[in-house]
Amino acid sequence: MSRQLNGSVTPEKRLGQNSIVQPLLTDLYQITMAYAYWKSGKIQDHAVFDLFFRKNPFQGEFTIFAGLEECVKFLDKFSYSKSDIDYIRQILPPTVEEEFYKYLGTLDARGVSFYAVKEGSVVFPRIPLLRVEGPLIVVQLLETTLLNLVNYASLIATNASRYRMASNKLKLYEFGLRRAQGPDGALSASKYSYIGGFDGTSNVLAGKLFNIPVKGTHAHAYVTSFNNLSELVIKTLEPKTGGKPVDFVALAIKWRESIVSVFNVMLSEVNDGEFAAFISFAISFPNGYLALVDTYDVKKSGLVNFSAVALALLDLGYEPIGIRLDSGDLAYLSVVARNLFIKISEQFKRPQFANLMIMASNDINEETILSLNEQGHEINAFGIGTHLVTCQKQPALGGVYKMVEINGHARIKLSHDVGKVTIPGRKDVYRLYGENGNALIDLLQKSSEAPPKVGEKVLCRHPFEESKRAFVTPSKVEKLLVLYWQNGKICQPLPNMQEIKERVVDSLRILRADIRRTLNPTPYKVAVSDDLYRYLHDLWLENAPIGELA
Ligand SMILES: Nc1ncnc2c1ncn2[C@@H]1O[C@H](COP(=O)(O)OP(=O)(O)OP(=O)(O)O)[C@@H](O)[C@H]1O
Ligand SMILES: O=P(O)(O)OC[C@H]1O[C@H](OP(=O)(O)OP(=O)(O)O)[C@H](O)[C@@H]1O
Ligand SMILES: O=C(O)c1cccnc1
Ligand SMILES: [Mg+2]
Repeated sequence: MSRQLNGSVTPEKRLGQNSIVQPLLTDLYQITMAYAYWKSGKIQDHAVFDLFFRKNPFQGEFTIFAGLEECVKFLDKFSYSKSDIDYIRQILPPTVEEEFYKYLGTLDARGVSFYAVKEGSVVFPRIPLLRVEGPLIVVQLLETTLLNLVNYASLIATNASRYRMASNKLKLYEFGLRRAQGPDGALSASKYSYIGGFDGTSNVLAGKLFNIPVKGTHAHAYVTSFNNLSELVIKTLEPKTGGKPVDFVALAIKWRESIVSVFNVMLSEVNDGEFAAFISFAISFPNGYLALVDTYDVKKSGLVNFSAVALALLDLGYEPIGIRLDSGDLAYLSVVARNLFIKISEQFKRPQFANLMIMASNDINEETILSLNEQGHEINAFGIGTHLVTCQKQPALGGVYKMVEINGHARIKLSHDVGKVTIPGRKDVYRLYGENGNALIDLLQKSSEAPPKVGEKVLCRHPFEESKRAFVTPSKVEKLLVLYWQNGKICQPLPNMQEIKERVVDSLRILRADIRRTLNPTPYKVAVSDDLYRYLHDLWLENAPIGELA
């Protein structure tokens, strides 16, 4: 516990790469298709794929794009080792020609051009988050891994950003390791919830790998492991500025006797095991004293014991940190605690006491935080596990990877569900801003079209509904897809964790409040240019067979 809640680590190191991200982390069908493409003479074919999603998660109207750095690092090390190829040989049928395995051994991502939206940006349905161009076989082989790297990362970053918005400036700590979807899910959850707006994690390995601040309190087990004060082996504590050790137990006992009346309880109601636990924890961490106060009874025991020990620490020059509440009515108990802290601060002239941290945990989700806000509370920090890391409200982001062009010819995927029809061709995306700096609309254009210009009117059309169209005169135009990888090189500096975190904040700021809100948010507009609209619909008609009624 060298890093208590008041500790900090500067997160400037580059994100670590997860070692299980490798070419075999894919679906078998990618490799099967690679063989069939190879066998069909498609080695020279050149394809363009878009990675996008169709619906924002959590009944919201925005998504935070994350996972980019891992994607670029994956491209950088994409190649099949000898043991990978030996394994593939075992799982494919014996009819697969040996030449194919030699070919697989030569593959890498040098021929791939990879465009992406900047990590941490707010994104919307249908806009390509990634545009991946290159040899058909290679870009096909990348599909599953890229989707895996983007979908959960973006889901968690979005979830975390929603918790961040709901809790304003309060501290948020991710406590989900024990409930996460396995070890990799847990590590990703810690990393991307930090990016999305959390202040730290309890996950020590995530802290080490990604340089995220690591934080923690203690569990009920620590409290229940003590029965009474006679179990205390060490009873003394040196004052903060040094000098003779003081009988800390006697000091805490004296304080407890003086404050029980403030709490309106009898000394016999206050639990001695809990008192012993708090004293011993304070002796171990005099600068990081934060106690879990709900093991027995928050009002009759936890707050009394905590306060007696905190006052004793103050006498010795230490600054206690606060309490954690892990059950009961968190709004009510936080207000009770704050009022008592204020009362003590006034009665005993200890101004610090009024500002002690009140941390809350226990199955917290976005709705709980919003409800607590409505009720009024005195919580300064939330510890959030299950709902955050499992994204219980929506456990997956439905990102897809679709071919939009092959050998210079646009491709369209039709569907009875209009929303699932893909927008064909190699495209660029422009975010058009209004006078007040808010984002107005994202416009998809064929890459061959001239970009929209500031101050020039541009026609924006709904991709599928003919009557929905609008002129927009942007005061700022932002090209969203940036080239990150080409000719085997990373060609754009990859931002560090802190910069990505800041981008999330800035990116959400440019969204109108009604798009960000939780209840019935307004959808953000994603449009196509007039040219792309016609192109899309011509191709649709060309590819949709005319039925015959009999
Ligand atoms: N003021 C509040 N408003 C809305 N939800 C709250 C409030 N206080 C607590 N909650 C939530 O209510 C739930 C209470 O959980 P539960 O019914 O398991 O009781 P508990 O307090 O954990 O009881 P126990 O003492 O048995 O552990 C948690 O999900 C918690 O986040
Ligand atoms: O509630 P979450 O959002 O998942 O946050 C993490 C929880 O994990 C810990 O206890 P645990 O759940 O292991 O035991 P408890 O519920 O009995 O306290 C902690 O006390 C929180 O309650
Ligand atoms: O440090 C804590 O308080 C903590 C860590 C993980 C889970 N629950 C609580
Ligand atoms: Mg729990």
